[in-house]
Amino acid sequence: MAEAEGAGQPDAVLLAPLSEDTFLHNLHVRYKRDIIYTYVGNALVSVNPCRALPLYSAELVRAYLARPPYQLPPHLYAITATAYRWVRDRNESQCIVITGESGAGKTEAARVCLQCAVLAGAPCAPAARAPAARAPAPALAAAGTLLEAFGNAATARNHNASRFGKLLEIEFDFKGEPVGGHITHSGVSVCVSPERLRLQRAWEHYRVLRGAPAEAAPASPRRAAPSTAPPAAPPAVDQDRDHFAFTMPAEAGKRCSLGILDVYGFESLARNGLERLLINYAAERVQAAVTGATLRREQDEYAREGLAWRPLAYADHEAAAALLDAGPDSVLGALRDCSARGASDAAFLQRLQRRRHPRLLVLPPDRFHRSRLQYYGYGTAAAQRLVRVHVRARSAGALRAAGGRARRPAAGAASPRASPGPRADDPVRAARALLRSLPIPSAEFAYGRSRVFIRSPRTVWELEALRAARVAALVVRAQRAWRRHRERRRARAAAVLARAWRRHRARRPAPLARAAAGVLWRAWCTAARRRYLAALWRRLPARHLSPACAGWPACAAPRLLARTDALLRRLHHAWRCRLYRAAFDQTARNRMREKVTASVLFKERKANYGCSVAHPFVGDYVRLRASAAWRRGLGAAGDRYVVFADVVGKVARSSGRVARCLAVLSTGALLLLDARSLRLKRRVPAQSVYRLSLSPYADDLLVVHVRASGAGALDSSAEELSQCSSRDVPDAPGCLFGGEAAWRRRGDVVVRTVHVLELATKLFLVVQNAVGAPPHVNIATEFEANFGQQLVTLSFHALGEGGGARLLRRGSRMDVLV
Ligand SMILES: Nc1ncnc2c1ncn2[C@@H]1O[C@H](COP(=O)(O)OP(=O)(O)OP(=O)(O)O)[C@@H](O)[C@H]1O
Repeated sequence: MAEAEGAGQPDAVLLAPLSEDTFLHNLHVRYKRDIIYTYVGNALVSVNPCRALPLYSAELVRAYLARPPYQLPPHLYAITATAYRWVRDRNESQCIVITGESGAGKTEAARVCLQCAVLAGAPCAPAARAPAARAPAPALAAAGTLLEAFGNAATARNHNASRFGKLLEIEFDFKGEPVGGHITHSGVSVCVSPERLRLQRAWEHYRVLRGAPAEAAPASPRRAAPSTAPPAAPPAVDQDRDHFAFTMPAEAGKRCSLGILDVYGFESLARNGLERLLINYAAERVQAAVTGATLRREQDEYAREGLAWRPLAYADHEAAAALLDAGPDSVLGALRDCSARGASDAAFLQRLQRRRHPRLLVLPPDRFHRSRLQYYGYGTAAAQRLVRVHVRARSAGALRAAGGRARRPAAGAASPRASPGPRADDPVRAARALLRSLPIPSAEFAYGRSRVFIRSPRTVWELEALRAARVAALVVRAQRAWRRHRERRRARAAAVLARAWRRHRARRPAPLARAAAGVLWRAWCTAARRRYLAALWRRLPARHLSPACAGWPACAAPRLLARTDALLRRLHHAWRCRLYRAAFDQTARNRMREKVTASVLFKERKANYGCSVAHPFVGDYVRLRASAAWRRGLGAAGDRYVVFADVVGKVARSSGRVARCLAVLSTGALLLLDARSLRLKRRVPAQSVYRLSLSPYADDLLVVHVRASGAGALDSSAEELSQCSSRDVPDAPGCLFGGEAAWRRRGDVVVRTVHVLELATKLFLVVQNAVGAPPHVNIATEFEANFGQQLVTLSFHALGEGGGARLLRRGSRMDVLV
């Protein structure tokens, strides 16, 4: 408790020596320094400063909430925070009982406690805060103010004296947040009303303190707050006085509540009427309950436990209260009886006088209202002594730990040593041994028969802190042990399972292994097939490519899928061929036929065949079909269907020189025309062609062998005769032999053209179509050709010089140098 030097003892229990003088001196020293609060064990003495002191703030509330009790200077906040912690953490209802004389500051203290409880229960997060209108504690405070406005009065001791006792209750949920509240008050008594009204209200006080009759109370007065009706179950004075202050809030429903009981204060004025009697009677009852709950019960317990304890004499409020309310002969019993019978005040006084109680002094009626009640003087003195007795009881080393929590088990838990030395059947010795091991002076403890008593509340809280730390350590140790145990059990179970499995496998290894391998193999095959098909689908050759394209993705698992792969490849190829064929028209088919024929005739026989494959057979290279001159002339005559037309070189048989002319192949004949005028120079009918000769080299020479006789030849000769004029010079292009005999026998045709294979193929097909039998295709390095009157041997020589072929005529030989 950090307080300034010389500020006295914050806890009167620690005063040495403890006497009435030292106790009052301590309060005085503190009061002079504006320290109005002093502990007496776990009770708090507050001295009214009668002026505003800076002792209250929200920050201070938070500080008291954050720190354990007895670590900060004595304060109402500490009392409230401790009570709140018990409600929140231990789920036990608590009540703060505030007693004292009128004007001592009870109502102010109750207000401070209420504010502290409100702040303690307020949720930290702003979003979680209850709307102001629904927050219960502010409503309680407001209701208290309202009650004060109607029920308070200015007296000689207090300008704002309460004329009613009230119990403020705040209910908390399991999180410690306030969820509701009640004010239960014991009636209002205002001294400005007529005499009868005063008596009636004073009677209400009496009824409340005796327990209101059932018919006069609402069904659930605790829920009807604020209520001016007497409660059906008010503080149970005549039921269980020992529990008056402490058990009453615990009856308030299922939720735990924090109650603040603010009752009337003792009053002794110049004129004391029935109302004052009843007010003071209520205060007596409260004091009796507090005394019973603390001094008497504790002293009884000390005696039971056999402590070295010097009994303390204290004023027994119970006797004074019993004089007032016990039985029909008590003061209030007689008053009730006289009131019920309508008896006069004199009759009432006579009845009291007849009782002859040593503590009861009955004065004549004329002095009754002017003098102080004897009873009252006794009660005041008793109240003043109460606190001092209380202090001595605590400081004599007999302060019991809260709820007996410092008994042996609690101390054992706080001890760092796991096992106490003494025998377990002697709990006191065991507790002694345990407590000696703690870092707390042994003077703090007194040992009873079954309990340990602790001198200072601070020690209790230190023990609690030690216990909490010890519990945490024990929990960790228990968790660790449990985990180790669990791991061990798991390991053991795993070992048992593994052993059983191995034994089982050893008994039946083959079928199981085979079955497992089969399952695995099937799963692997399925996965491999799936992978293969997915990859194949993505990597198939493009559709637009020719079926001749041999592209095909490699098979990833040839051992498993080679056959499937081959079958799919064939299937795919057939499918692509089908697509290719479906896209074919008649023209394309003819061209394909020509290409196929060329392949049959020249593949691997003629050196320049490879170059011709990629070259399409266009046929009409000079666009003869579109020529108007052609359509008017020869085209109209019968050679309408042009199969091939191109400018070629015609070889002069005498010298081997080459002359340009237009070679036209129709479906009926091979025509040689003048390239410019399209004048026919020679027409070779298809029927007269019987052989085609070419060299195996890459030259462009084609020899068309023409039959020397036959119907076709004669027809052709006659035709030629009609077309050839006598003006033709012997070596004019298109006429191999000049003169008159030229038309009779003109021999074979020798031409040079870059499209030699195309011309040969087409001529082959034309002859085949015209005659019904194909001409012979002769591919050789040496062959004979009919040069009109003479057979000439054409001999081909591959020199590899590059450029075109050179022709050299030497007698009956013509050498072609390639
Ligand atoms: N802690 C305090 N700080 C400042 N002033 C206080 C304090 N306590 C009490 N007072 C002053 O004392 C006056 C009387 O206090 P209060 O009404 O709380 O007394 P009481 O014990 O409730 O009296 P009664 O029993 O007659 O109602 C208050 O009006 C206030 O002016």
